Amino acid sequence: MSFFKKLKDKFVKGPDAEEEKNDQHQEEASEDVVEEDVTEEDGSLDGETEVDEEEKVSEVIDDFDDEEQTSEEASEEEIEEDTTEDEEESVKAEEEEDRTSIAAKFKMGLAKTRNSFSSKINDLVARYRTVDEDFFEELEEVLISADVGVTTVMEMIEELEMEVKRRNVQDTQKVKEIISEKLVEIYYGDDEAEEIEGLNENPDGLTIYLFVGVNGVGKTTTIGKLAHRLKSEGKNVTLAAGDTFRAGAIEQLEEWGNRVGVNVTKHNEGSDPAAVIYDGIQSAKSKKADVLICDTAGRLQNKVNLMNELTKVKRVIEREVPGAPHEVLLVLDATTGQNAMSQAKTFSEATDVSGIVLSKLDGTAKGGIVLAIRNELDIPVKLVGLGEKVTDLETFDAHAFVYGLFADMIDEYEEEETV
Ligand SMILES: Nc1nc2c(ncn2[C@@H]2O[C@H](COP(=O)(O)OP(=O)(O)OP(=O)(O)O)[C@@H](O)[C@H]2O)c(=O)[nH]1
Repeated sequence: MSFFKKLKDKFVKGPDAEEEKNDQHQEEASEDVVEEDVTEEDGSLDGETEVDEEEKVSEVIDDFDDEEQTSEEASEEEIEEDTTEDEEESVKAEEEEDRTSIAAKFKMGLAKTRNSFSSKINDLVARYRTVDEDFFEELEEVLISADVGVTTVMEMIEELEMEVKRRNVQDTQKVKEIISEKLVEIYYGDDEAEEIEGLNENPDGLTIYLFVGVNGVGKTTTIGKLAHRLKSEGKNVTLAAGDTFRAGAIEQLEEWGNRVGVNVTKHNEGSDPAAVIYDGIQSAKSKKADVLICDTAGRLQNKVNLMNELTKVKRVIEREVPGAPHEVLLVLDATTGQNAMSQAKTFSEATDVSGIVLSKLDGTAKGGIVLAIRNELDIPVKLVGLGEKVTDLETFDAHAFVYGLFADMIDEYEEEETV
C-alpha cells in the first residue's frame, strides 16, 4: 500500500470509512425493524409474558434451580459479550475520532510550514521530469530552508537516492511520497514509536514533570496547557512556581492555575527554587495529587548558575520521590530556528533533558526543526504547541506531523488515484 494512502487511512475519514458508516447505519436500521417486530409480538403476548416473568422470578427466589441458573448465566454471558462488543466498537469509534482530530490539528498547526514546503516541492517536481542529481541538489536546498538541519538533510538525501534507485523510480511525482516516508523513518531511527512518544508516568504514585527553558519560549503557557489536558483526563494536578528569578513569573503561573483550576505552590520572588519545589512535592503528596508540574527559571546567561540550580532542584525531587522527575522537558520556541538548537545543546549539557516541547510550531514556516532536534541531539519531541488556545498542545506523533506537512498532496494524490 502506498504511504500516502496509509496516512490517509489512518488520519482521514475516507470514502471507505463513509461506506462503513453507511453500512452500519443500514444494519442499525434493519435492527430497529427487527426490534419493532419483536415489540409487536410482545404486545400480543403481553399478559402471558408478564405472568411467565412473575412465575420465573418467584421460582428463582423460592427454589434456586441449578438448571435455570445455568441458562441465566448463559444469557448473562451473551449480554456481556454483546456489551463488550459494543464497548469495543465505541472505543474504536472514539480512537478513530481522536486520530482524525489530531490530524486536523497538525494540519492546521503546520499550515505555514506546509504552504512554504509543499509549494517548493511542487515547484521542484514540476520543473524536473526525471529524478537526477540536480533534482536532489535542489531538494537538499528545500529541506535545509525548512530547518531540517544539514546533517539530517544529508542523511535523508542519501537514503532517498538509494530508495529511488532500489524502486527504480523515474517519475518525480512519486518522489514526494518517498520523501514523506523517509521523514518518518528518519524521525524514528532505531526506536519504536511507543518508546519515544508520550510522557512517562509513575505507575506507583506521584508523577513529576520538570520544565526547563529560557524566558519567553512559551514555558508558562505550555505548563498551563498541559495542566489543563491532564486535568481533563481526570488527573489531580498541582503546579510549583519554581521560576523565582523572573519578575512576574510566579503571578503568571498563578493566573494559569486559576484559569485551569489547579493548585499552585509559590514562595516570594528571589527565594530558593529548590525550596519551592520541595514544598510543591509535600503539598502534592498531602493532596494525593497524580501529577506535579514544576516550573524553573531559564537563566541562560550564566550556565554555571543554571546548572547548579537545576542540579539542586533535581536532587530534591529525586530524594522525595524515587524515580522522579519522570520527564525533564525542555521548551523550545520553534520560531527561533537554529537558536533553539543551540539552547537545546546548552540545556542538555546542564541537565538530562528527556524530551522537547516545541512551542509555537504554528508560527513558523520552518517546522523541519523537529527532525533536526530529534536527529542531531537525539532527544525526542514529546509535545508540540500548535496555537495559543489552552487546547492547542498535542502529543507529538511523527505520522501526524508528516501528514500535516503533506496534507494537500495526500488529498490530491487520492483524487488522482480515484480518477
Ligand atoms: N502561536 C502560539 N503561541 C504560543 C504558543 N505557546 C506559547 N505561545 C505564546 O507565546 C508567548 C510567550 O509565552 P509565555 O508562556 O508567556 O512565555 P514563557 O516561556 O512562560 O516565559 P517565561 O515564563 O519567561 O519562561 C505568549 O504570548 C503565548 O501565548 C504556541 O504553541 N503557539
